[in-house]
Amino acid sequence: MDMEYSLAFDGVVFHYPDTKEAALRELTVSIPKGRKTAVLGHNGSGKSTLFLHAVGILRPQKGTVQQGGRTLSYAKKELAALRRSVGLVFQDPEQQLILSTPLEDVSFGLRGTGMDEAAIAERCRSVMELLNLTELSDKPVHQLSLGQKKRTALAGVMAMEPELILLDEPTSYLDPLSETQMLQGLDLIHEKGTTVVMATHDMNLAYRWADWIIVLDQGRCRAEGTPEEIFAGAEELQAIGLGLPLLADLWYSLPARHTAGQPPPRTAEDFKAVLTRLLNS
Ligand SMILES: Nc1ncnc2c1ncn2[C@@H]1O[C@H](COP(=O)(O)OP(=O)(O)OP(=O)(O)O)[C@@H](O)[C@H]1O
Repeated sequence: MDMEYSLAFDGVVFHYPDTKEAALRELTVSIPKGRKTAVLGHNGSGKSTLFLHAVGILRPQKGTVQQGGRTLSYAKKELAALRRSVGLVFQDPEQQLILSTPLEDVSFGLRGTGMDEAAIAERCRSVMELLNLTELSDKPVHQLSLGQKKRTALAGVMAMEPELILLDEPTSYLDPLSETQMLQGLDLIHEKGTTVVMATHDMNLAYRWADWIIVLDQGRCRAEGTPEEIFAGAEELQAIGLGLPLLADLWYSLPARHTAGQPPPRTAEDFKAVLTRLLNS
């Protein structure tokens, strides 16, 4: 089946000044449209550098980046249009939050779009409710916890309703409840048609959340495919310092007569259901 791509990197090389190795080394990889993609890779594998190229903050020294089938142009007007259709949520919310309260910050981007104040207020209200930020609307940003700041930064990007949203380690520093709320929020915008991409080290999260996985290693794409394809074997992932998700690891430790030919369950609930069936058979 032919897939439609939201972003396509072709032979992208990027070398930060005064560093020994290039951060992206002829990276060729595509982000499928309409999916939930996890970009997996250990520290320094190039995930953030990839995202910074996707919004034109960094520019390839060699190769091209395409968005919606068109090679990026770095002219001011076109970059502004790119950033309306591609939203990036930084790993560190301090890089993103500029105004003094969550409500001001979330409404800031919308003010530049010509939307009227009533529509802005309604959009902010619904996004902040979705991410459980309503009660924090007017609290000074510097008094928020890191997890609250991360949710505020996401709310600001979500409010702009981009076609593609890129999240760099969105769940780090979130407690389980906030993580669940954030993932539910992402699922909701995904259901409305947004392509969602998250960079993470968390194999368990990637396994249960994503329907497409990209594995980066030393600035190159090492593997891309469905979670079942990527996690079908441990060797390749172990070779680059990434293990298997817990559920896949447990699954492969069961006697092969029970698991043969079946991919590991994606959630603890599904795993429990399979175990219950096995124990009762
Ligand atoms: N501003 C910078 N200046 C110099 N080198 C940089 C800069 N930012 C990143 N690098 C280097 O580029 C490489 C890729 O870094 P990048 O931040 O893209 O990786 P990452 O996969 O996002 O890592 P992490 O999981 O730690 O966030 C690393 O070797 C890193 O040290």
